[in-house]
Amino acid sequence: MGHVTAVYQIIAKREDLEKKAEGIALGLTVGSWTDLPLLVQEQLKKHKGQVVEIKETGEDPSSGKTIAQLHIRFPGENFSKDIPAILTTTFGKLSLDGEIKLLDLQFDDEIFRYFPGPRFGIQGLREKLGVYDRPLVMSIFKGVIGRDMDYLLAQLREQALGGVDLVKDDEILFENSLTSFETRIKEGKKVLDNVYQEKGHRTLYAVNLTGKTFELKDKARKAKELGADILLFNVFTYGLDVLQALREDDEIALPIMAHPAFSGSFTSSEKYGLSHSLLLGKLIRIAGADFSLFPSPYGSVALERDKVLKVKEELVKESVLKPVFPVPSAGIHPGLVPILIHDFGKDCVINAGGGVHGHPQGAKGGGKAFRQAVDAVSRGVPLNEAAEDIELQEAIRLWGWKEAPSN
Ligand SMILES: CSCCC(=O)C(=O)COP(=O)(O)O
Ligand SMILES: [Mg+2]
Repeated sequence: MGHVTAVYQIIAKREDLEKKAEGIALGLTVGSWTDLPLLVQEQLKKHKGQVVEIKETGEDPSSGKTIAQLHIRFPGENFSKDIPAILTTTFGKLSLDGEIKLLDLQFDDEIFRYFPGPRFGIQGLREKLGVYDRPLVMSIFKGVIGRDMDYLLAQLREQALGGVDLVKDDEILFENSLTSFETRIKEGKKVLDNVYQEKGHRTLYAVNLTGKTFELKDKARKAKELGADILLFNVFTYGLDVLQALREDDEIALPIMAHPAFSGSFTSSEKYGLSHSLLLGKLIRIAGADFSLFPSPYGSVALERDKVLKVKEELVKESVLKPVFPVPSAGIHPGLVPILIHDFGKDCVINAGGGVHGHPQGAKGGGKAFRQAVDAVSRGVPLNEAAEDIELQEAIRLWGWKEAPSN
């Protein structure tokens, strides 16, 4: 049946650590133990949680209490093999119980068997695009709420002409009468096919899958039928299990791009909630997204670099599950491309909204500037020396640039 080991950070008095750990191991499994008759103890043994390790990691400056990691193993016999059951077992009621944060869930191979992971993964997406040797570039629709289809399609065309590989809806674009989901897919496809005919450049479009949970599958199947390329999904307002259901449906079978909207409510506290690497990395991969968006360390919604690198590690590390494309995002402009490639390597997606549309030559110029920045880094040329790249030079005059460290 396998097992899951949960790693918690707690803040408590040193002398209480062991009691706290035992309390979790018992309280979230068989309850009080020693009072039970020996026969019952024997019967329940395989359901009892085990304290595997207690590790002190520091002192909380505000309270003087000890910060510690508790590693507790939960037997697979106790839960069905789905994310809601695993999260409820390991961090259900416990998440409400004082200063405790779930840092990691370690699954053994037996548990992994129940989770599909990404359908396409990095390699599958590269095959769709025919791009193998560089980071992908993605652009985001901006300012399309309240605008009609002509406006949206013109914006799509400009972005594609700039040479971006992917264009995604903004996560705040929902079902609406001016630019409906189905029309965006059908008409968007025509625009992107035209650009392909004219320029030989393929751009894929990630359409925002929104609406009531129990209508999503039908809507996603319709999207597939209409020829959608990719589904954008606000996974944290729906739940990871909904993502998994979309991933597992063979009639949908589209790549899924997980947006991090709302995840900050679970991850931002140092003392409560879940770690970024668990939520935006490991769980997103297990549930089956092909792309994971998260704040980069350098843009407008910055997240500390060490946390971001741990997210990336969970998305791409060796596993039976396919790797997920890391998409460091928010406030990205072409001048950040060298440092992003330094941190994330070629297997990432460079994603920008304002950094594309705010270019002096519009979205087409913005897309070009990003592609030029990626190419300059591939050639080992500092951005300010790529003089022939006019759009890139305009972008770095406007936003500056950041040289990657030499290591
Ligand atoms: C916090 S990651 C989400 C990225 C996103 O959805 C977005 O709209 C970023 O736009 P920007 O103009 O900051 O590139
Ligand atoms: Mg957005």
